[in-house]
Order: sequence, then C-alpha cells, then structure tokens
Amino acid sequence: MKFTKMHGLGNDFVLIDCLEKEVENPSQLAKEMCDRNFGIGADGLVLILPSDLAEADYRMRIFNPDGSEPQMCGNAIRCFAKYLYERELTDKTQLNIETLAGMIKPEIILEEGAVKLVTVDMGEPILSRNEIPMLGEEQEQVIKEELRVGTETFEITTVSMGNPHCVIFVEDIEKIELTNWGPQIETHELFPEDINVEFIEVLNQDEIEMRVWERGAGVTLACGTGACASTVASILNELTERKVTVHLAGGDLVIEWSEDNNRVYMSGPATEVFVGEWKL
Ligand SMILES: N[C@@H](CCC[C@H](N)C(=O)O)C(=O)O
Repeated sequence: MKFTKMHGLGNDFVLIDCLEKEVENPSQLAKEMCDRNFGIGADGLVLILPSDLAEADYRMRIFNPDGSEPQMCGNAIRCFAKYLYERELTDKTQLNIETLAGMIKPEIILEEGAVKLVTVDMGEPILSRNEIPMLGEEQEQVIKEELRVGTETFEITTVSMGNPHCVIFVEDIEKIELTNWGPQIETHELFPEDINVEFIEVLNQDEIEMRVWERGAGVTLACGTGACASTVASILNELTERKVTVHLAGGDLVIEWSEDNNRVYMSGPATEVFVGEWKL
C-alpha cells in the first residue's frame, strides 16, 4: 500500500489515498504505522476519502497513534490540502473538507505556482462546558477554573475546536513537567472523552509560546487545533490581541479569532517528506 509522509511544523502524519481503495481497520493500522520503532513513525494516520456531501470536495479522517479517532487535526488538514493540490486531485485553492468537526475550509496560498502556506477557516470555537465535554454542574464557559491534579492545582480554560483542549497559563513554560502533568490531565475524570493539554506562556499581546501534550499521541512538536484553542483562551483571559503568533517546538503558526464572524483562522506551512510502500 502506497503512503506519503508529511508534517506540519514537525507534527507528522502518514497519508493514505483511499479514493479508489478502502483501508480495512484504520484504527489498528494507525497503531502499527505510527509506531516509531516498529512502523513508519507518526503522530497520526490520515485517510483521504471521497465525501457524500454535495458541498464537500473531500473527506478527511484522522487516527491517533493509540488508534482513537479524533474529530479534527489542524496540522493534518494543511498537509491534506497541499497533498490534494500537488497531486492534481483538485485545481481549487479554496476547499471544503468534511471532518468529524464539521466542514473545514483550507485555502492554499501559492507563491510562483508552489504551495507556500495553507490558511484554514477552522470554524467557531465551542466554549460551553458540556460541549467540551467537561463534567460539572454549570453549562457556562470554563475560564480560569481550578482543577485539582494529584498534589497540584491548575487554573484551566477549556475550548473545543471540534476536539477538546485544556489550556493552562504559566509563568515559565520550560519549568513544566509535560510528561508528568500531560497524561494526568488528559485522562482526568472531569473529561469523559479525555482532552488535549496546552501549557502557555504569554510573551506579549501578540505572541504566545505553547507546549502540548496531545490526547492519544503524547508530546508533539505542534498542534494546530491546540494553537487555535490557546489563542481563544488567551483572548478570553484578556491576555492578548485577537491575532497571535503561536511559537511551538516545531515552528510558528499565526492564529486569528475574528471579531466579525467569530471564526478562527490558522496559517502555517505543510511539508512533504517522502513516499513509500507499506507491506500488508
Ligand atoms: N495534532 C493535531 C490534533 C490531533 C488530534 C488530537 N490528538 C486529539 O485527539 O484531539 C492538530 O494539529 O490539531
């Protein structure tokens, strides 16, 4: 089976074209392919599928390395759009992609005919507690709420970009023990579908630095939906302007939460690394 390896700021994926041929048991395949010792190694398996929706150009499914299927992936959808354009599966630069988080709209930005960046309309953030989902009495937004984790108490802000994120602002991001707190917060009893965890240091009104522990994947070099959720959280906490550069371990994303239409826009690169064949 042919595959393509791509990444968005070091958040890496195996892409499989399923337009002609279905993949059996993608959850199991994700576990095998994403394994960094016994497989190809990746933060996710991405399937390129036809869509039954008239308004959609294609459908994207993504699987985490643990085999779970999240609703969306910001870095993967930029790779997905670049793949479609460069393989001439579309000649459009504005696409409608069906995902479990609804219709996501990447726009390919060209420079001298080559894909330079992909800007994605990521839709409106979801802020109500029970839609994150997070357990508790209140239906309201979760902003700066205390979360007890072992011996520590964190102040959390939760945002869903289709998939759930728990954002925590800290003074010094380097001091955070990501591999200790990440998995404990990811699987905290208050989050029935588990959660992605972002630690944020605000550098100034236009820049934040982020470290992420991803649900079903662990530490990654970047997370697009996480960068969007963290920008929304920064604005809700009145820490930044509405357009922010998010510095991640793998590079930068520019995120804007529009005041006009309440939608979040993400801009960043996508890179193809190699193609290969997987023995079935
Ligand atoms: N890396 C992604 C998010 C992938 C899904 C996530 N692990 C989840 O389970 O929600 C991104 O760039 O958004």
